[in-house]
Amino acid sequence: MATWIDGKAQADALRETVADAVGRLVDQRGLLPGLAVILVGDDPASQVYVRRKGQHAREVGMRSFEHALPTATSQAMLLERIAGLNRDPRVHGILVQLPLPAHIDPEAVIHAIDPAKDVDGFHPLNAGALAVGGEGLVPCTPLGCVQLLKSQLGELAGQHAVVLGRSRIVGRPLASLLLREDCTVTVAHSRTPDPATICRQGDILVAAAGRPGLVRDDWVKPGATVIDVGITRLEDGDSRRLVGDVDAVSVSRVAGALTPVPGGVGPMTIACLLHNTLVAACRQLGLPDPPPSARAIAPRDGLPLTHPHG
Ligand SMILES: Nc1nc2c(c(=O)[nH]1)N[C@@H](CN(C=O)c1ccc(C(=O)N[C@@H](CCC(=O)O)C(=O)O)cc1)CN2
Ligand SMILES: [Mg+2]
Repeated sequence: MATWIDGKAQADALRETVADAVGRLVDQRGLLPGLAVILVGDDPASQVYVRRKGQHAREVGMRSFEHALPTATSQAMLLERIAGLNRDPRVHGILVQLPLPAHIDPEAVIHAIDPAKDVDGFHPLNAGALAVGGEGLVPCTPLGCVQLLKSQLGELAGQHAVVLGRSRIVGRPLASLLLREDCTVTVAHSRTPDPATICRQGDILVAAAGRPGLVRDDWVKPGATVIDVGITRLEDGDSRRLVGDVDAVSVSRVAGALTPVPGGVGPMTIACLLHNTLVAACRQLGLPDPPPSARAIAPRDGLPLTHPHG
């Protein structure tokens, strides 16, 4: 049976590290990092994530600016709001929650954010910096995945990592990050013939395809470390549940370690956002970067037979 990798505990630890660093910035230099989050519309899941981002930002001692705009907000109005935040010296990090309503072009919005404040790491300058090994801001979910992998495996160099999915938010930046860790990286996607055979070659397998339950035991190399990025809400009458891209029941019999859904990558995404906001603030204020990761948490020994978060 696989070990569960506890993303919630890792995220709690990373937030503590960020809170310590924010405390030092405030006490020693009188500087307060600020995060602005923009939500357009009333998508219930986005409302939950945005609320949590603001709440966690305040908990680590940052200033949080929350901008809830109606669905009918025009693209021009949104770009104007972003321009104001780009100019605001109290704001060090800006993010626009995705997905956006259909009448707004997400490319235009991402381009409008000052790359120095782009704590999602989606701006082409940051994406390009990551691709060529430069120093930009790195997207939060891939950063969280690498942190979880390091907590489990320590050094990643030489591992064969298979990334299933090529999205701009997860698959592509994650492949670049894993290359930076000296992994051998294969990217498989919806047009890859026989993805199971490719996935089965990975010492590390990251499932980010957005297809619930796609990865079953026969897709996984025995002993592999499996990171499940998928979060799909399934509703069946009154019952609702979140499921990942990995069929956890079968895969946990084969994998060496596995992240749960919920309680795996999701909580790390928000903790990494706070880390990125701290990095962005330090860079804008001419200070050295904070340390890259939380206090290492030893992987759990023993094999909990039940899912750690329900
Ligand atoms: N601008 C952005 N938009 C979106 C991003 C992003 O990184 N930047 N990622 C996702 C949504 N997301 C953060 O915004 C996010 C998704 C899930 C979680 C999370 O903690 N999930 C929990 C379950 C929560 C629940 O009960 O629904 C878990 O997996 O344990 C955090 C952040 C798309 N949009
Ligand atoms: Mg794909």
